[in-house]
Order: sequence, then C-alpha cells, then structure tokens
Amino acid sequence: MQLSQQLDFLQDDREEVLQAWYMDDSDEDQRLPHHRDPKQFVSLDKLAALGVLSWRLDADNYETDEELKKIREARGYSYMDFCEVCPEKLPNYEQKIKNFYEEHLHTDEEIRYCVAGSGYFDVRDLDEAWIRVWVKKGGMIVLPAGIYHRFTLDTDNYIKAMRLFIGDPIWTPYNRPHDHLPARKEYVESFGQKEATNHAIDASA
Ligand SMILES: CSCCC(=O)/C(O)=C/O
Ligand SMILES: [Fe+2]
Repeated sequence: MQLSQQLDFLQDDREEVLQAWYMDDSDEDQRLPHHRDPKQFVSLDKLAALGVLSWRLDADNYETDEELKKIREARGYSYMDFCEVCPEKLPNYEQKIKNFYEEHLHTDEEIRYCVAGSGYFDVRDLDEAWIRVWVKKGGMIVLPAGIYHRFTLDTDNYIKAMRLFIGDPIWTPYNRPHDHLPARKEYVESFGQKEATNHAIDASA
C-alpha cells in the first residue's frame, strides 16, 4: 500500500483549511484571491495527482500531536523549524516576499504546516496554469521536489509555518527556468504521465 494511502485516515475535513482554485491572469495585488470568473475550484485529489499532498492537523497542539508525529516518522521528516512571515519577524522582509513570489523549484520537497495565519502556495499544473492553494491554520502541504511554485501572503498579511525536512535542510530556490535539473526531470516523469492518464480518463468518460 502506498504511503499516501496509509495516511488517508488523517485526511477528513481538509477543505476547511485547504482550498485550491485556478487563478485568473490579472496583474492586481498578488495577495488577492485571483479567482477566475466563474470560480474554478480544484480538488485536493487533483492536487495529489500533481504530487501535492495535504493534511489537516490540530495546530493548537502541534507539540503533542500524535498524527503529526506519525507523518514525520512515516516520511522521515527529522528537521523542524518555524518561519513567521511578517515585517517584525522576518529579516529582510520586503526582499523575501519578492523572492517567495518568483516562480521556482527546489531539489527536495517543500513541506509547510500552517500553525497560525494563512497564505497562498501557487503551483503550476501540467498545462502551465497556476493553481492557487490557500493554506489556513491546521493545513499542511507537501510540494514535491521539482514542481514549479511560488508563495505569497494573503490580505491578512501573516503566516506562521512549521517547516519540515528530511535531514539537513536545503532551502535553495531555483528560479524558472531550471528544467535541466534532475529533480525537475524526475517530477515531470513521475507526475506528467499520471496527469496525461487523467486527461485520457476524463476524455473517455
Ligand atoms: C510560509 S513559508 C515561506 C515560503 C517559503 O518558504 C517558500 O519556500 C516558498 O516557496
Ligand atoms: Fe519554494
């Protein structure tokens, strides 16, 4: 049984803290929701088909949360720290905000668990459209290595996220284009094919 299936019992009610939708292409403030008209929501299953995993956890009790402990053990997330995004807590805030919103990838998973506030993690689907993932208190997401993505605060202007990592963390962002990196090639091989299969299934339904 796949690891994501083994952890399925944790995935009830995720939509209360994790919502996703296709973005419009307006140049308005990045912190606005940027829904299309009409709104076009994206299921968490569709995100999973892109390799984006998600859970809802008890953010008020993360220190003693057995569910979080199980996920960390199962996925090998030995490293943990917190990143608070607001001018008072984040050194070099303005530059960091700009950097987070540059489209980029990492050579490892990006694992973020929102324990306070909220924010938008935007991911590219395989047709290059942006999907906006709104992560609120209690929402945890894993962006796979090699997926193009970016982050912005929403109009509440605050998030405190737990950052998890397997071993010593590497935070390096590789701004697009970095298609030659093995992590990108592996991502496209793993999830490009699955998405193509989904299109074929949709078309035949
Ligand atoms: C909410 S954590 C800050 C965003 C971040 O760490 C990142 O890497 C975005 O891609
Ligand atoms: Fe990132």
